[in-house]
This record gives sequence, structure tokens and C-alpha cells, in this order.
Amino acid sequence: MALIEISPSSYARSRALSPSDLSSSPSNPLLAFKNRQRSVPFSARRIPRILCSVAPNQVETSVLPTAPADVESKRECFGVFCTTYDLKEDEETKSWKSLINIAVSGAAGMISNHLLFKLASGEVFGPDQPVALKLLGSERSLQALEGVAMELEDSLYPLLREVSIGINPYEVFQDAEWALLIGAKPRGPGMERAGLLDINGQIFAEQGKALNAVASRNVKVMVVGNPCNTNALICLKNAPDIPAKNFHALTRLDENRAKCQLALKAGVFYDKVSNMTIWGNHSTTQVPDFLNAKINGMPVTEVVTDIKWLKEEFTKRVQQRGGALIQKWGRSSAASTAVSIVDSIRSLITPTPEGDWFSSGVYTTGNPYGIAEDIVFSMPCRSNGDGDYELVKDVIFDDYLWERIKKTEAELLAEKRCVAHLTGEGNAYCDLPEDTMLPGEQ
Ligand SMILES: NC(=O)C1=CN([C@@H]2O[C@H](COP(=O)(O)OP(=O)(O)OC[C@H]3O[C@@H](n4cnc5c(N)ncnc54)[C@H](OP(=O)(O)O)[C@@H]3O)[C@@H](O)[C@H]2O)C=CC1
Ligand SMILES: O=C([O-])CC(=O)C(=O)O
Repeated sequence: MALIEISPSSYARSRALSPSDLSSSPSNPLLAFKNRQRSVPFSARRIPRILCSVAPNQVETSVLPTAPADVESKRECFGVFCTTYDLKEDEETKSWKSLINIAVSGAAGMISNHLLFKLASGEVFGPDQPVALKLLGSERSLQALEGVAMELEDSLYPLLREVSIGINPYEVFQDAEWALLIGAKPRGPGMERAGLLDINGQIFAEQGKALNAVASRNVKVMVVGNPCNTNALICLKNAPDIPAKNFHALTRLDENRAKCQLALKAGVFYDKVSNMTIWGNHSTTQVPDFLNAKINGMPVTEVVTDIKWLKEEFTKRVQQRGGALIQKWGRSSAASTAVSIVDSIRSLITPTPEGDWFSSGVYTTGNPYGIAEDIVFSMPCRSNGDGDYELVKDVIFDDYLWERIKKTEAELLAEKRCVAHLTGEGNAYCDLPEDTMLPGEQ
């Protein structure tokens, strides 16, 4: 498999180049340029670069991942910036942190099209954090992925030091410190939920294995592709050398949606809504918790006294917001999902404000609430900003809340039985509740 490097134009700024440098040799302008650069006595700092693991016209016939031993590491130059070469010393970068590797799957999809530019801009990890983006696609999406990489080039992000694209997770996840797993097959017409769980489960089993083999031992994994809770469970079960605590299923979009609906009802700006927990599955059984949430620091139920609205209207609106949006847009939430991925990462890398918390789908083993162990369940978390989190202990339950938590728990336990063949727990047995729906399926 060939690795191709595509040059990011962003570097031209920090190198003493002119466009004519790029066409100095009719036969091989890129090589000519490269050789010339080598003779320039710049300091030894790598340029940002874009790597592609398959040439566009040399796509391999199989997209099945290959174990590391089988990976051919040969690299072929593609563009003017194809080789590592020196950059002039740059004052701005002296205070930068060391580069972090961020892997993104489904990188040619709608959500990624918003997210990647946020990651590259510094909006997520900060203005002093250079990033390497490692984009996972498939044969299907490889050409589109090159288009994404070209747009990243053209955006001239100073913090974007490296972009690589590939279709083999064993290559793309190499040394990943963050893995944002977005790619998943959408549920098509007539497809059973069990079928979706199986198809996507296989993707996440494979990606879990790849992370286990080649990612950083402390990689933080954010599973977005649906059904994200069970996909996250499958992924973590296939990555036994990575702490289970490092795996998240994205329920932050649901938290954000719930905050918005409460703010609307209370007539306040949404930054006044805090302590918003989404319990359970990223599905229509999810439980937006108005019992523990606050508006202007007061319990929601003291501000919004219409309890019937909270129990019936609010809960349903949050659970079905994804579907309502699809009806308007004709496709599922992409921009707001990307924003919520940013929020969830930032919640892990910045200290949680005093007294507040955030929701994330995390591994239940050891949870203090009595929720079934060994599933991925959205719960309230706090972080001291080191990428890790603790579950919040001081939450209260009433019969209404607990009953709904048990319903979403039952759904996740049923999903887990459906994918037993992918988690190493024997034969799958699928008895999913009939009303099991993704938020977008309403
Ligand atoms: N947790 C949450 O809050 C939310 C989750 N989602 C979920 O995020 C996922 C991505 O959404 P979005 O970016 O809008 O989707 P897109 O359809 O735009 O992109 C999805 C990507 O998934 C990849 N994919 C992997 N396997 C398959 C397959 N078998 N068939 C087709 N595509 C596949 C494709 O990339 P490639 O070919 O490169 O593999 C595709 O580019 C979906 O599962 C969606 O349900 C969406 C909104 C909210
Ligand atoms: O069902 C989908 O793909 C969309 C989804 O998750 C959401 O909008 O919350």
C-alpha cells in the first residue's frame, strides 16, 4: 500500500517560497523543489503534511483492515511538500505544546465536515495545541476524503501540523491520543435494528481491536456513530488494554437539546441552565433529568412549575429532537452534533465549573447509582481537566426518574444481548423492545 503525501499550502507562509518554486522543473517540479529546500539551513522542525494511505487510482480491492504486521510502510511522494524538511525558526510556536494525534473515522461524512475544521482551528484543544489529524475513510469515501484534506490545506490553519488519510484503522489509529469514531452505516429502509447493531458492531469491534493494537495506551475514545452506546461497549470490549473508562458515547447533543428546551420554556438564555443529565441510551428512551437540573442555580421544578409539561412534553421533545430535525432538514443533525463533540471533549480537558456537571455515555461498572454494570450509559460526570472524569454522587431520584432509567437500562441490556458475538460473550440473542428507536428515526 502506497502512502501519498499531499502538500498543505499553509506552510508556504513559513517558508521562503514563491509559487514559481513549485514549477521549477517541468519533469519533476516537486522533487526539484524538495531538493532545493534541503539545502536551506532552517531549524529542524517538521512541516505539516498530508498523507494518504492509498493512491486515488490504486485503491485496493479489499477494505478489510490489516493487522500491523501486514502493513506495508512504504511511502511515495505525491506533492511539493511530500518530504520532511526544515522550517525557519518561528517565535509563535515556541510556547506551543507538543503535537497531539487525533483520529477521526467517517471523516468524509457530514458531521466530520464541521468537526475537522474546529479541531484544526484550535477551538477544541486551544490556541497553543498543534494537532495531527488522522482521517479514516473507506474505499467508498477515499476520493471525498482527499477533497476534505484539500480543504484543510486551503484553510491555512497554523496549528494543523499533519493530516493523514487512510482506510486501514491499524495505520490511521497509530499513536492516536483521541479517537473520534463517527463513521457508521445509517439504518436504511426496512433494516432491522438488530441488523444495524450487527453491521455497525462489526465496524466498532474491528476499530476497537485496531485501537488496542496501535493507539496510545491512554487514548480517549468518543463514539458518535449510532447506536453509539452499544457501539462504544463493543469497541471497549475489543480493546482490553485500554481502560474502559476512556470510552465515551456521545450524549452531549441530547444534553444541549435539553438545555435549549428548558431555556425556551423558562424564558432565559440557555447558559442559565446547568446540571443537566441525560441518563441512558442515545435513543428515544433517553431520560433528560429535570429533577436534578437547575435554572439560574434553582431546581428546574421551582422555575418551571408545569410538571405535566416537564414529564410529557419536555421529555418527548428531547427524545425526538433528532427526528424533528430530520423532518425539516432531510438529514440528521451534523453541525450541532459537531458542536456537541467539541463540548464533550472540552468538558474533559477543562475543569468542570464548581457545582456543575456534564453528561457522557460511560462504562457503568462501579457506578454509585445501582445502574446495571457492564454497559455504556449516559450519566453525570465531572472532570478536573486532565481528560479523565468522575461520576457525580449527589444526585437524587424519584419514582418517575428511576422508572425511566430502568426502561433505558433495559433497552441497553437488550442491545448488549444482541451483540454478544461481538463482545466475546457467546451467542447473540436479540429481543429488542419494539419501540427502540434512534433519535433520528421518529
Ligand atoms: N451520538 C449522536 O449524538 C449522534 C450520532 N449520529 C450518528 O453519527 C454517524 C455519522 O453521521 P453523519 O456524519 O451525519 O453521517 P454521514 O452519512 O454523512 O457519514 C457517515 C460516514 O460513515 C461511514 N460509513 C461507515 N460504514 C458505512 C457503511 N457500511 N455504509 C455507509 N457508510 C458507512 C461513511 O464513511 P466511510 O465510507 O468513509 O466509512 C460515511 O461517510 C451516524 O451513525 C449517525 O447516526 C448523528 C447525529 C448525532
Ligand atoms: O439518528 C440519527 O442518526 C441522528 C441522531 O442520533 C440525533 O439526531 O440525535
